[in-house]
Amino acid sequence: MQMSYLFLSPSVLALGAMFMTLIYVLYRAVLPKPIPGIPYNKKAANSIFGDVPEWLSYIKKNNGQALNWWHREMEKHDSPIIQLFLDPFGPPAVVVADFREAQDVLLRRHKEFDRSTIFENIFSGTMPHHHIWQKTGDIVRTQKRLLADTMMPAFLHEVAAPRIHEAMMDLVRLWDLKARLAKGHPFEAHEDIAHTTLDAIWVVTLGSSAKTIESQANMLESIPDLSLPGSKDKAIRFPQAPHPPAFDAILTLTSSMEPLISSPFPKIHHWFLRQSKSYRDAKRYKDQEIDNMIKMAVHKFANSQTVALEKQGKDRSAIDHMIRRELLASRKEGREPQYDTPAAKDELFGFLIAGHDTTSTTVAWAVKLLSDNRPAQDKLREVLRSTYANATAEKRQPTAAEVTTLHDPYIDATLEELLRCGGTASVLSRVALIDSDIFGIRIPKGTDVNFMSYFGYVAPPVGTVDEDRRSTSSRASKDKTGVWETSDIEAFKPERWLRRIGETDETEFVKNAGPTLQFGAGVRGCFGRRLAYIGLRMLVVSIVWNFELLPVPEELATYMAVDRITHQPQKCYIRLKKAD
Ligand code: HEM
Repeated sequence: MQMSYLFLSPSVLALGAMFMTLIYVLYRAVLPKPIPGIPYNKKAANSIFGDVPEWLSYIKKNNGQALNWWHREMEKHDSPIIQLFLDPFGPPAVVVADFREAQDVLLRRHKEFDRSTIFENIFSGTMPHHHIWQKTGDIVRTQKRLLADTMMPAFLHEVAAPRIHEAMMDLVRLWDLKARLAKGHPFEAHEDIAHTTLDAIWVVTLGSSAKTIESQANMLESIPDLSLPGSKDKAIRFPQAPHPPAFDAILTLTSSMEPLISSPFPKIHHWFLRQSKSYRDAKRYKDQEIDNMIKMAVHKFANSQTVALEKQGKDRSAIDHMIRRELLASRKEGREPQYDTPAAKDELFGFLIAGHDTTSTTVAWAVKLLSDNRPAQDKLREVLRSTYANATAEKRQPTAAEVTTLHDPYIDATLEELLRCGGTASVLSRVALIDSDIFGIRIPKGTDVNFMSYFGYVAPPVGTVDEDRRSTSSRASKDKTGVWETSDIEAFKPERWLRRIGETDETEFVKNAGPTLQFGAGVRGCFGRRLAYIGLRMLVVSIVWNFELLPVPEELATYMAVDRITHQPQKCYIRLKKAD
């Protein structure tokens, strides 16, 4: 038979048709499945890769700025709810820019919405036993109890605050040296801030001092002068002292999670990262460090009487606290203590991870915002001098106890405004546990719903939501939080958090003056919020107390961000002058 007849035979044609139909059915099956009633990109819905190519190309062009593209899409559709196809072969991700709906879901609808897939994608590879990414249930509740008391005033004020204060004083010393050597030139500040917060959270968690900033300062102290570029606007780089290996290990493990937010296949992506030598070395160092610290804490408490174990007098860190409590519980229950379970180790490790990146990102935004808003910076310094009047009179640094206990409404307002404008956590995420609804639109079970929290919700606001489309609980809570004027929503204005007391000149800080969700909310809101406020307060007070943050050249002052685990500034440069 000739070949051409073979091709034309009816059975071959039928087989060919069946094959083509199968390919077409498969192709249709893997195309994105839009949720009815929610705007989306029509072109993306006709591609198996959905919105991924356009999103990745935007991220590349904008040096890592990822979430801005979500804002742009919302503006394009002029809708407070849209859907994006970012998970090839998976369900669409819903994005909502509406503070009231976000707060309602986070605070009041936790039976319908729980920890989302984004958290699992980012954290489960590095911290497989930590509660942060797991669905709410007995495991999460039990594990949260392991370190729960570290957020009580006794631990925060007596153990954490003095340790954090020591780390801040190291930063002040380092920046004194840098200001002297830089002679008015700008320099990169984010790394110093990140190392300071890691030094601080390290000693609070493990009890040992990493002293990274102190080593850096010791090294710079021995340098009499640096060769400086001609133009005062040119940034300078300082030589870098080596870090302790375990400290570098934490940075390596943290950075392995950073690309995952914009990876189309995050779990596979992280699996490959975990096979690298640098990851395996880092994990080994981290495990060794935690094991050693656990052994030391066990040794410290092993011979303590039960009455002594009931007091936290000997606690120097979160690890001490955890071991003491477990020893006490095991004695009371007549069982062997279980110190080094995978869950306990991951909870300690998670304390380091969750506590350092978030705080350092917020402070990186803070130094930029304060440099660019001189009147607010000067006012803050003036308020600090009067609030910590004894320190001013005695020409010394405010103590840890003074910073944590003496409050002024303007200091609280500034911290809140720094958090709001920085937008460290620019998106909060939940998954629908059952078929649910948002603005009266059906959200199928298993859909991730992401709430934009930038500037309090989204700036500029998009679309409008009719009141009758909101849930009953959302309508009932309408007036519990104020609203921001949209005309100046992007401005840095601590005063927006203050209210005059009656007819007097006095003001008070109003926590719910307007939308902000920087710590999330509800049962899965930030576990470390109280510690975070202490860390932020210490850093901002120490910096503004000691230095004037002067403006930096325009090209270094950009507010472009890079979205990693947190929403970080692409550039964080400062120019320092010692404050009078
Ligand atoms: C400025 C600093 C911080 C910011 C902006 C921040 C923000 C957040 C946000 C937005 C969430 C998710 C909340 C939600 O989904 O509703 C979160 C969760 C969490 N944060 Fe923080 N955080 C900060 C500091 C800390 C610190 C210092 C610690 C601990 C030492 C910490 C530990 C945690 C943990 C363990 C969770 C998971 C809670 C859970 O899954 O139930 N955070 N944080």
